[in-house]
Amino acid sequence: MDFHSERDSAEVMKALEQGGALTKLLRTVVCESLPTIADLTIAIGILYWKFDIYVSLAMMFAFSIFIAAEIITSRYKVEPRRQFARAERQQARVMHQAIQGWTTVSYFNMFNFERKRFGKTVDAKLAADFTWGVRNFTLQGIVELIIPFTFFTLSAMAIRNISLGRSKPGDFTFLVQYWDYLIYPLIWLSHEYRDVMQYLIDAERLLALLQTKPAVVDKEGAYSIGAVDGHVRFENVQFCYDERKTTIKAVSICAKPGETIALVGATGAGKSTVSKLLLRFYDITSGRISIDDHDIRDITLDSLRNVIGVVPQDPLLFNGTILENLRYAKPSATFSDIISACQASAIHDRILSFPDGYKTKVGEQGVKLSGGEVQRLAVARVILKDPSILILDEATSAIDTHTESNIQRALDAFKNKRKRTSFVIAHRLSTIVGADQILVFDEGRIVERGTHEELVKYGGVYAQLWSKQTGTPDVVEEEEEGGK
Ligand SMILES: Nc1ncnc2c1ncn2[C@@H]1O[C@H](COP(=O)(O)OP(=O)(O)OP(=O)(O)O)[C@@H](O)[C@H]1O
Repeated sequence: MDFHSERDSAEVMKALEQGGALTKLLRTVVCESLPTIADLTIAIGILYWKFDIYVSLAMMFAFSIFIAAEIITSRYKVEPRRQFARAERQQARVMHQAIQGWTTVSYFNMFNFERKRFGKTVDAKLAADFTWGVRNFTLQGIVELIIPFTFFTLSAMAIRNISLGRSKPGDFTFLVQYWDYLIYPLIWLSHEYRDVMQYLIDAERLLALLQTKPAVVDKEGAYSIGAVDGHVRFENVQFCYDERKTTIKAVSICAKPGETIALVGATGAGKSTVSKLLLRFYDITSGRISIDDHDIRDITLDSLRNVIGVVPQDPLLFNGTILENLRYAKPSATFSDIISACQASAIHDRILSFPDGYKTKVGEQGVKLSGGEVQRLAVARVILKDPSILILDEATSAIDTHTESNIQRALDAFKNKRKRTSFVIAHRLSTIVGADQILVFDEGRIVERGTHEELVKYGGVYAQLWSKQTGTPDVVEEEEEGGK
């Protein structure tokens, strides 16, 4: 999560695409350079056979100068090429942002702004390409001047050999006639060197990405947790996204199997962060989180995420059919399992009302469905997954109260079926009155905890929230230990 929240997905995609240059690099080195070096060795051998060691040494000398000149001049080409690759990624980022956020672009009528922004990236890319082209071909021209010089030098040496009677005039004709073939491997090799440089620069970003170490990994000796009862404990947990600000402060939670723990509080108080910590999207700074007394850092990420089911705040559907999206939760699910899950989440009848039923395409990120329909599909998905621990993060916030109470009943039945431990994050307090524990968060701390009745009696933050939401007069401020 650390990785993805820091990076732009379009840039990562472009870097992966540019990384295709690695295949070309491998092909150039293995399939082309090695035969070219063999060709060059043969050319030097032929010169030695036709003339003498000096002519072949002159060719080798020219070869060394040529490659050295290529290496020296290549450093002047690196920066424009790097700028070009960077401009390409920037262009992909701007394009992706405008396409993905096209509704925002429309709402704010920013077509011209986006057009200009995109135009700027095209200009930057063309400018970088032009600089690269000019520098590349100028330097290439300078380097290739070595070729005629080599030809004249070798010709002079060959003529001298003939005048001394060491070679025949026919050998000179041979040199002239076959010159292109003799010099060809050299030119080819320098082109290959240039290509290799270019491919390496293009793939630079991918190589850097490949070297990025994930912040959260299985530790050595991590074991699979298997089936769990659902005891979840947070012990004095501390966490910060940024070292300068602590997001979760000394949080302790104890959830027994089958219990429902509700997390409430102002927006930004740290409720969703608690669920991300349980899923180990991030590692905590201090304290301990355990499931059935297994520290979650000791078990494999795979087995941890297997036992937890989440309905996130903004569920994401893939661009496919409703059926495909539901099956994603459990590829082995039968059609009747899927229907039962959809009935429980009060979406089955709605799906049947669509002309294509379960084969309806949901569009990118579920754009063809309403917010409430997406949420109900997300609930159906988690029912299909059948996890031991459930996290519902504002799972029914976009659903009307009538449908919500239907889903709530289905979710209660689902929770009780297997004594599932549930964490429910909610702003609408009416959905969590029956919770076994309600934890009230404020700026990363739990400031109140208890059942609904206890907290209302206590008359603190929760009681105020409750009275605001239900329109009942403020409860009498009564300090009750039971509420704390
Ligand atoms: N990836 C992140 N990087 C940095 N800060 C983050 C990140 N995610 C959340 N935060 C910050 O952490 C704090 C807690 O966020 P969190 O999402 O847990 O709040 P929340 O209580 O769930 O809010 P809401 O009710 O609005 O969903 C916020 O101040 C938020 O800006």
